[in-house]
Amino acid sequence: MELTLTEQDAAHWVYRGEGAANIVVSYTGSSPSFIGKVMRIRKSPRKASTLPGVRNTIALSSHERLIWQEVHKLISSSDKEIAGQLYVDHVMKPLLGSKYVDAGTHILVTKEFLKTVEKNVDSQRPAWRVDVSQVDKQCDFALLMSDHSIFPHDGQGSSHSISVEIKPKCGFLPLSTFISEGTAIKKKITRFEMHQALKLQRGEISQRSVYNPLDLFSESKERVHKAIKNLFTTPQNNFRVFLNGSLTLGGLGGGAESTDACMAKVLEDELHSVIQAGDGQCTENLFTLVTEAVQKSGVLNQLLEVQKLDRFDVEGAIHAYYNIIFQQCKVCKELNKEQAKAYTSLHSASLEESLRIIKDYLIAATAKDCSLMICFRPRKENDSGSSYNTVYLESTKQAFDYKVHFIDLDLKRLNKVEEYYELDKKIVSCYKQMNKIDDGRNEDAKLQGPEVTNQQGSEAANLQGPKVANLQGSEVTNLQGPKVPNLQGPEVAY
Ligand SMILES: O=P(O)(O)O[C@@H]1[C@@H](OP(=O)(O)O)[C@H](OP(=O)(O)O)[C@H](O)[C@H](OP(=O)(O)O)[C@H]1OP(=O)(O)O
Ligand SMILES: Nc1ncnc2c1ncn2[C@@H]1O[C@H](COP(=O)(O)OP(=O)(O)OP(=O)(O)O)[C@@H](O)[C@H]1O
Ligand SMILES: [Zn+2]
Repeated sequence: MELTLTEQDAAHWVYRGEGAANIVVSYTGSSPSFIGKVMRIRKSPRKASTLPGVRNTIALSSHERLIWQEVHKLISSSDKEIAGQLYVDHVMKPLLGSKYVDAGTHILVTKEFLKTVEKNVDSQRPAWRVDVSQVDKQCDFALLMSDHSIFPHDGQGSSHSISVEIKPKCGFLPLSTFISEGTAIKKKITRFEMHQALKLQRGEISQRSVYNPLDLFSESKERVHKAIKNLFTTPQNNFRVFLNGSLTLGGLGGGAESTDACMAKVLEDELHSVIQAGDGQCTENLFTLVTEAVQKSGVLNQLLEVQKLDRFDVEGAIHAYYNIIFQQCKVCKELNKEQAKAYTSLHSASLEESLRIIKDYLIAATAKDCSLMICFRPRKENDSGSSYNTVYLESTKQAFDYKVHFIDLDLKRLNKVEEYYELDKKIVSCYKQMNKIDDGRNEDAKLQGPEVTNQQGSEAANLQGPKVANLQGSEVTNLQGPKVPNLQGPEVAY
């Protein structure tokens, strides 16, 4: 971190996008150190405690140190941001594959640099993001990363590139036996679909997404293609297309309205510079390219494995959370003795077991919130020496280099577990209310208590059957395992 960026450097960094916690700017200058790079700058809330998404900048708490104790480098860091980068490098990278993960490096920046960048980018930021968050001028460094929406200038391939950014969200239906009767619908309807109802009610979106994460993760060519088409139709904050690093479809810095004919035409016209298809066919060909790359790389299977580290669901994990923070369980406190029995097994788990449950739960939370960037460039004719993987577009007889990277693999904080639990309940109740789903049980029964689990059986059986605490059948009998899947081969070092 020797080099420090100062006020004079700010003009070369232009707005690329943002999420809840960071603003990302890309480099337009001529310094070889920064060509092809983006910088991720931390944000802070304008009003204290009004912005849950904005980074909690406090270094790891003592409980978090316990959770991550095996990742020595992570817990030795006194700064949350550095810990975050070490988390990507030492936890997420081994799980997702080193070629797909770029942890980036920190670079020093002055307050004046940050102030000037903020002044320059504010007009391009979504107004609702500006209202709640600003560049965190107290932070004296930013994260420098490769720009995954373009290819490096390596003299190979075309200089034109298309990249697609996908935020896939959770790709499986939970099976945990700790899911209560009142929330059993989680086993049937994706969290993504149910969350749409709450977002609609809160005015965060104007229309429900037609995207279904289960299609994207299905491994079926037809369903993956359908998922991508649906992402294109209702991109929200789950889909963006960039041409040579410039946004062509989707929302800059947040969600987007559904794609109308005019937006579709703009994309189609722009794609002509890269995909040699007839009129009206470029966008369809892009869907095919993305489908092929998703299937060939297998990258989503890898992501799904990591998401599935959430074996207990938040309804099980919450009890392990209270074990770790050594507090009386606020969930069990609200239950009668009989109901609370269902969670005895979790509360009698050892500290080590509880730590493992929560560690896996937090890793899975990262994997459910990250994004994927898939970048394509046409191969030059006779270029057989490319170091990139290739997909072939039969209809245009074009070969494309492609590369895939995960972005936004941020460490999720332990103190969010209670929020996750509350949000989960809100999502389910809003969905049921909006869809007028009444599972016909009395209010007491709806409140708590795990549902009879019939993982093979129909959901109807789950919804109607008597409530039986199936302690034998619960995951608790197998608290030690399964281990974090060692997708790369040797034992994951964390
Ligand atoms: O809870 P979710 O599923 O809504 O995910 C949040 C995301 O909302 P989404 O539904 O994808 O629009 C949310 O994204 P947006 O701000 O809505 O673009 C953040 O990614 C948030 O993460 P963090 O608070 O920055 O660590 C995400 O929070 P985490 O749950 O991942 O902590
Ligand atoms: N390495 C990269 N290369 C190209 N574009 C990037 C890169 N990193 C981030 N971006 C762009 O910047 C946007 C915001 O980045 P990011 O998702 O990391 O922000 P965040 O605040 O952490 O998001 P979240 O709301 O999920 O917490 C992304 O949606 C993407 O378009
Ligand atoms: Zn409990």
